[in-house]
Amino acid sequence: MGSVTVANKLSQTNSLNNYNKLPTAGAANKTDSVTTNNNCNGWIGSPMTSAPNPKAKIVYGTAGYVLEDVPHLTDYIPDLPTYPNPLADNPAYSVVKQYFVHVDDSVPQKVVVHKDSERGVHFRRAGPRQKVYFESDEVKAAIVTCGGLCPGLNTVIRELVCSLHHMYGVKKVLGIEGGYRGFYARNTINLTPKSVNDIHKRGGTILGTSRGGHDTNKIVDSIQDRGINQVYIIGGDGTQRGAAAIFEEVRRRGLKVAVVGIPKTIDNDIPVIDKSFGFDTAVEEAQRAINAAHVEAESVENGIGVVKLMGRYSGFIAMYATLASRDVDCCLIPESPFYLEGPGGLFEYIEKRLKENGHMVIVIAEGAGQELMSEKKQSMNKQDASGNKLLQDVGLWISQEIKDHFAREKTMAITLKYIDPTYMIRAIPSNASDNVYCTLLAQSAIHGAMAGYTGYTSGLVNGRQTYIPFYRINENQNHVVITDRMWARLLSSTNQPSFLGDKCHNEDNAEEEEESLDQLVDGNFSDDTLIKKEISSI
Ligand SMILES: Nc1ncnc2c1ncn2[C@@H]1O[C@H](COP(=O)(O)OP(=O)(O)O)[C@@H](O)[C@H]1O
Ligand SMILES: O=P(O)(O)OC[C@H]1O[C@](O)(COP(=O)(O)O)[C@@H](O)[C@@H]1O
Ligand SMILES: [Mg+2]
Repeated sequence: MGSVTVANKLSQTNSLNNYNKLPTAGAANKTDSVTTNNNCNGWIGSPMTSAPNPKAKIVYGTAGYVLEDVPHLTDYIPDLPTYPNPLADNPAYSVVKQYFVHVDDSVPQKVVVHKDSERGVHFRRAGPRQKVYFESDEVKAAIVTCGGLCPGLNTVIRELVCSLHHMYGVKKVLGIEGGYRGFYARNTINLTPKSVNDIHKRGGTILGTSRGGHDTNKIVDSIQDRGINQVYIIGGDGTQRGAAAIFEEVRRRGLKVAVVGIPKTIDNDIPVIDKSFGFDTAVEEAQRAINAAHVEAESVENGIGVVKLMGRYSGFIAMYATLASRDVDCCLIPESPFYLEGPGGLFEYIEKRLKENGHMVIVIAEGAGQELMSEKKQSMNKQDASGNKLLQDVGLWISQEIKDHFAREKTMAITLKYIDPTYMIRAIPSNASDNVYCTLLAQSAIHGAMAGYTGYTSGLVNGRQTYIPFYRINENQNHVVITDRMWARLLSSTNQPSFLGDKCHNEDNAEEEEESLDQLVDGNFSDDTLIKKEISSI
């Protein structure tokens, strides 16, 4: 996804600066090649050293090669026995040439390079290993889904259950109901290939989900009491932070428990990975709402169709749905501030578009324009149980503002129809390509846990399945970068104003605004800018 590149580059730069220990190309490498044993020794940044990021497990290679590795059970439990991977005897897989992933295989974060570029950051390639650290009948796996719904959750659950069973002979798979709090507040359910057989055809999650309720100690107590030794945690940014806390506690207690995250977010706001599952489905389903808005708008004189799409802090669904549709005249996202009145403002553009074309369609992401609403209404400043800021309904607000403007100005009579398809989009089953993606994600997650890796999120980087350490997933959010080519493509396809004119500027807050505009333009967001999330209530 082209638009992710700049953000990734910046987040990479930031995180490398944090480690503060990177050698320059060819200079003072810690190791000449990636470590070749399964224990993945080579902790640089463990508490024994003075590295600034105690969570980083980094291996250096030649020519500026850096592997941001994931933890392994043997990092804190020495002398664990290994077993041959049962896949070696599986008739489907044993014939595949080079089925097992080489222990040194890794995937670069940056694929566009120059002649003299350093090789840069890599992540461990996902996939089955020759040796595993669990015997089949020893494994007791648990699966939990947390946060908001997303197309594909059931497909991931189904694939986890079926692949554990069919690939690794694991018979004990538990479902944790109702999100994190289900670990300590609910009974578990047994999941078998038979019981999950057709769940991928349904939206939602058969396990249920919730916000809030993350109590690390109670969760790890429950893992210990139930004898669970592989935990598959499916959820978004909040969930992955919760998974990291569980992993740290598991490691502190010295438990042989693999903690694995599978990234879920319809907003596509998880960094590092190419895109999240369910995103394609959401963009596709959004087309139906945009089509309806277009039909309504073009059927009347001066018709305006307004469609609100999800995207709390990141406007990816709105941007891709707009690019896919070609019927959209204006796309408003949280990353690109806009204003209503005056030259270069939204009202002026609407008038121009209606005069030219007789109708128009506006797509607005739910997180866009929140600062404009707060100016006019009393800001609610409320949070959900997970600490996410509750947003005001920007779709209703902007529809009313447009109606009021034309009633006031009497320049033309308009007819406006507002469509909010957000929960309809979130609740559908995943499409074919997302189903395949979910399958690969789940299988990769399992291969890593069986091979003894832990404390990682399974994710696609540059089209390859990888294991990404939790801290990399949790350190920032993925945003549309408005100086990226993708946003430029959108602007040129809609012809909408960039809204970067004078009206964005307010003398009273000049310095602050300049800084925040720089951040928007560079994609260099800090926790204090767009991510106004307080974790106080979990
Ligand atoms: N910083 C955190 N530490 C531990 N748990 C967290 C943290 N942030 C969120 N969670 C938990 O993760 C779960 C899902 O978070 P939420 O933000 O609602 O959804 P999502 O994971 O989709 O972003 C909730 O149960 C919440 O309590
Ligand atoms: O009504 P809910 O469940 O709070 O969900 C609304 C939010 O969920 C989302 O779909 C995604 O949220 P998460 O993936 O972070 O759970 C947002 O786009 C939206 O703001
Ligand atoms: Mg979230």
